[in-house]
Amino acid sequence: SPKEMEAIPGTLGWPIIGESLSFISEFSSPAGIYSFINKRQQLYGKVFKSYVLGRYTVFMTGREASKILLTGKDGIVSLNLFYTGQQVLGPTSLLQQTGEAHKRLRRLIAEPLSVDGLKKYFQFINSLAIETLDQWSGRNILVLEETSTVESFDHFFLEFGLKEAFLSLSDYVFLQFTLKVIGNMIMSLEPTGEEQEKFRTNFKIISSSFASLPFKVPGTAFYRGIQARDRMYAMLDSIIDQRRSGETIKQDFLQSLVKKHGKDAPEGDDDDKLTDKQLKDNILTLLVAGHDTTTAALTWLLKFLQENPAVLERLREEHREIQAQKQGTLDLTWSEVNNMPYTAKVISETLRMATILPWFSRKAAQDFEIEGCKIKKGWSLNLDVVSIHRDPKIFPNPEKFDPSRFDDPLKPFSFLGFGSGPRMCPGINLAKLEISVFLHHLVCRYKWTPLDDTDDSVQPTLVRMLKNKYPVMVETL
Ligand code: HEM
Repeated sequence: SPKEMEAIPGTLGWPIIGESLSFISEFSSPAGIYSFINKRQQLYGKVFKSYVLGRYTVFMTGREASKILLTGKDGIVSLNLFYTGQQVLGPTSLLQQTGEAHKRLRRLIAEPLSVDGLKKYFQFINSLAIETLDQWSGRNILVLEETSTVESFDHFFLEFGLKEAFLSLSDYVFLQFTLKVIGNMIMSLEPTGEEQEKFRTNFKIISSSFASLPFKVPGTAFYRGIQARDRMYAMLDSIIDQRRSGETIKQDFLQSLVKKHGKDAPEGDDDDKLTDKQLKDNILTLLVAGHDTTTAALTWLLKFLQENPAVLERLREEHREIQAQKQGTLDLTWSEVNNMPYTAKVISETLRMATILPWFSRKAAQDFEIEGCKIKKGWSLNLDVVSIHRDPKIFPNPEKFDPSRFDDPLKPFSFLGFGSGPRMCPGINLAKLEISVFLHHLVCRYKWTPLDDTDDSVQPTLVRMLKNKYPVMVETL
């Protein structure tokens, strides 16, 4: 209740809507949520209250707050998903579990996402990056939303009499690449064909319903999301049945889950086995958590590199040196991809500057105190990560894109690109691998020019992404 929050500095805004209007409008500005938060931090300090999007929320920032919220010491907080996210992902999703149940699910997904687990998929990722980029050789690339296939693009442009095919880099190239990787890792989905198309279409609908308005009536994004989720589950059911019956046997994540957690699986006690519903909820969770984030990271990376030619040149040098050691082959080796020190710093600096997940949402599971403010059980808490990533004491001249900031180790809780503590991103190795491989083939063989660098606004979604999706023209070097 607002009364309980009286002692917390800040304002709850207007009745019913609170501060939602300024939150939404500032969210879309180039600085994004930072602009909303920064103004209030100037007025009220590091911890302040607000009422946005139907929630009484305490915003907080700084390394001390991060430590308390992210280490979740003594189980003082749990994750706080939006209602629509909870419904779409299902009650047994990793994102909705706490304590032992959460730890158990983390253990389960750790193996395929570990460095060793990823070795199996490395060659697939490498070939897919080359193949995906090959398609664009000599063509211009422009962002166009909601177009799902090359054929429809070509058709569109033929109809309008344009000679060249324009294709979307972030929506099309990155979306294809990251979805094909995860689809193959989880269930050996072929990179082309009808199943891949269905998978991609359903995924896009689910993804855009994740933080939509909570009205489950025909025509709304939420309703369409639930329907697409059910279609995706039907697809998974059929694959699980084929694996159980022995009709198909593969070496993927789903196969190992079915083997360990099937009804007839020998090992473990029954309570420890996952039901099919738990399997499906968590496969969907991995897809949702891993896809838009990696796509956004690749898009921001292109923008920052273009705006910082010296960094791009140094990055190219690192990758050309790798190429120079090889005899004409484009294929990377596992040891080469694990030895790209400058690339690793460029990725970290991109995640710092872009802050793809600008705030981490938690719910107080008990009463506790933070920066002298008394927090009550059940309150919604948001950790503002953008201010942490722009703290001039840790990152001097924070608006400058400078990968050398990562030359030396940073203080704990000052860089949260992949989070920290028990909920730290389990997909970190996969994300870095995908980005490094894609980047290698991109910078060695292509250059790109932005087509609209006047608009830096970000879209008001959970994952921070440029509103115009960064249209570029791509040419071979
Ligand atoms: C550049 C790409 C990525 C970024 C920037 C990113 C960032 C993050 C961050 C910051 C968190 C912690 C959020 C919090 O504490 O509230 C997180 C959690 C998570 N990420 Fe990622 N992620 C990326 C890629 C991936 C990939 C590829 C996967 C899986 C295939 C993945 C799966 C997850 C999952 C399942 C969680 C929730 C963990 C839990 O609650 O225990 N992420 N990610």
